[in-house]
Amino acid sequence: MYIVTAEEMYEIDRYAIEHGGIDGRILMENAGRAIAERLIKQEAGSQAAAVIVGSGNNGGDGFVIARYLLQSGFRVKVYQLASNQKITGDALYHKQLFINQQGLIEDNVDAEMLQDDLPNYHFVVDAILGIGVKGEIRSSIRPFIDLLNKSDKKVISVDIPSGLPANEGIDKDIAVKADFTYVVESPKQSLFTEWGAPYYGEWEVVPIGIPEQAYSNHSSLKRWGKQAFVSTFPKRDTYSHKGSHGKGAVIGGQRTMPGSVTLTASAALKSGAGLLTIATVEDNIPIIASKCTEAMYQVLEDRDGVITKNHTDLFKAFDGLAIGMGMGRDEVTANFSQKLIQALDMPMVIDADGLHHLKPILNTVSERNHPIIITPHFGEMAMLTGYTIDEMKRKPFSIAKEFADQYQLYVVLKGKFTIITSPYGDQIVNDTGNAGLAKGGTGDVLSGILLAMIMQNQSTMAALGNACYIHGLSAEMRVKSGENTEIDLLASDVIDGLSNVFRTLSDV
Ligand SMILES: NC(=O)C1=CN([C@@H]2O[C@H](COP(=O)(O)OP(=O)(O)OC[C@H]3O[C@@H](n4cnc5c(N)ncnc54)[C@H](OP(=O)(O)O)[C@@H]3O)[C@@H](O)[C@H]2O)[C@@H](O)CC1
Ligand SMILES: Nc1ncnc2c1ncn2[C@@H]1O[C@H](COP(=O)(O)OP(=O)(O)O)[C@@H](O)[C@H]1O
Ligand SMILES: [K+]
Repeated sequence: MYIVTAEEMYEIDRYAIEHGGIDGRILMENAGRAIAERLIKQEAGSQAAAVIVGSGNNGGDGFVIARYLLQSGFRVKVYQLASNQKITGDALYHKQLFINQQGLIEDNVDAEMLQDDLPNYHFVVDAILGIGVKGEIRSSIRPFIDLLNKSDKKVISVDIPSGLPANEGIDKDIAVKADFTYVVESPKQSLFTEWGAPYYGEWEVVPIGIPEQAYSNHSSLKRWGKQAFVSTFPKRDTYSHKGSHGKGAVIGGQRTMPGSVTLTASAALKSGAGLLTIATVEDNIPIIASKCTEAMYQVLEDRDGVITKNHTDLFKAFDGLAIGMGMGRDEVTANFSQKLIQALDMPMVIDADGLHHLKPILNTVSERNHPIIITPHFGEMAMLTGYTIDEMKRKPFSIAKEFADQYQLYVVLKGKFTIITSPYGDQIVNDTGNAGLAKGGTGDVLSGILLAMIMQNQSTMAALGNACYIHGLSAEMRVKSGENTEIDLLASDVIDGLSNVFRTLSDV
């Protein structure tokens, strides 16, 4: 499923109209009818709806919805916030169809009048502003948004909660806090940002008949999901052997942090890696071996538990590396990881302390045959880029893209919405997961899953999308099944949950 900016959505609409020959009125009809059909089911038992429309095409969708609600027996009134002259084009066409069916419209409504009327309705359809919103919300509209947010009526937004920008990087002003949003055709970027998502409430995308090829030149951002996993994740070959599924090494774990590499290695094995070696300091090995019996070990030289100088040749024969978890930030350790990263051109996942080691040598890693995948959370990404966390959160898509392009890396920017970016500019969002994952060690688990996935036979972007997808899904399924709550979920539970994830996904 593609995720778009407002400009991309307009381009896609234009393509569908110009190349697909679909009239704009039909797109509006499709949008409104699809939403109304769902509303009629969702709100069965309600009798009365207020549809609040603005002067643009979002309001046009509102007129279509009102017509279908009327036809199926709802008592409906349209509250038109603009004057009659302001309703033009496709919206006027659909307004007329509603009038032709004896639909009731109140025009030039003021907020007090709407406030008095609201108790007469079971729910409210918000078709005030769509993706055409620009700048500060005008004073003529603000009281209506305020009113809806204060009212106890269920508010269902059309396409986007009115007032909310579609794109990242725009400061939001006032916006409707919807209970439910029917997103028209494609989710907009703001749905996958921490600042925008809460306004949407629950949501569903309604297709309006835009041909797939309209997207090919106009969006490089996709939401990853079950369908993407099932179509890209390779089946295990009956005649495979352990070497067929990747020989990986996890490098990290100073003496005070044996847990992180254990989690990474266990997660990699549980996600299908064929062979796994943990490279760590000697003191950690008995502790780790009691938890992860399937791994092999490579002793790293240490001084007082801190990883020191080691031969990079030790890691030449692996198919993939995960570096940095629990590794510590001592200078001598950093020198070792830097040499390792520079000497070995092989697929590698760099996480946690490894990101701090990487920063000074970023300029030296762009010309490689194999991918480097970095997995920062927002704090680590701020450290790498120099942006503040607030700036990062405001426009995570473009900052991730800029960084991936500049240093020719794959970036897995972790959070509630994890954004995966390739050095070529394509992006994936993963939104599986829950707040149970907000706990130490879950990032180490993700690194292990990522390592296993990049060693299987799939494209790098599919590998990264699949890893993030199953990591979050495991957390969701553990909570849904009652095995855990979001409070007691541990990183190790996420690893255990992978069995159920693979079982469920292989049944699809
Ligand atoms: N395109 C298509 O084919 C399809 C599009 N579809 C639908 O169209 C929607 C996009 O429609 P759109 O482009 O008409 O914009 P829309 O969001 O209704 O707003 C424009 C109005 O808002 C006003 N306004 C702007 N900023 C403001 C502010 N700060 N404060 C106050 N007012 C402000 C602005 O006023 P004006 O500047 O004209 O005075 C203008 O009147 C899209 O979200 C989807 O629902 C579907 O039907 C499927 C097919
Ligand atoms: N509220 C949340 N909802 C969904 N996923 C989350 C949430 N909080 C954290 N995560 C996920 O959990 C992981 C945390 O990683 P990280 O912060 O590196 O943890 P650690 O370094 O402690 O192992 C990431 O994959 C992130 O996407
Ligand atoms: K709206």
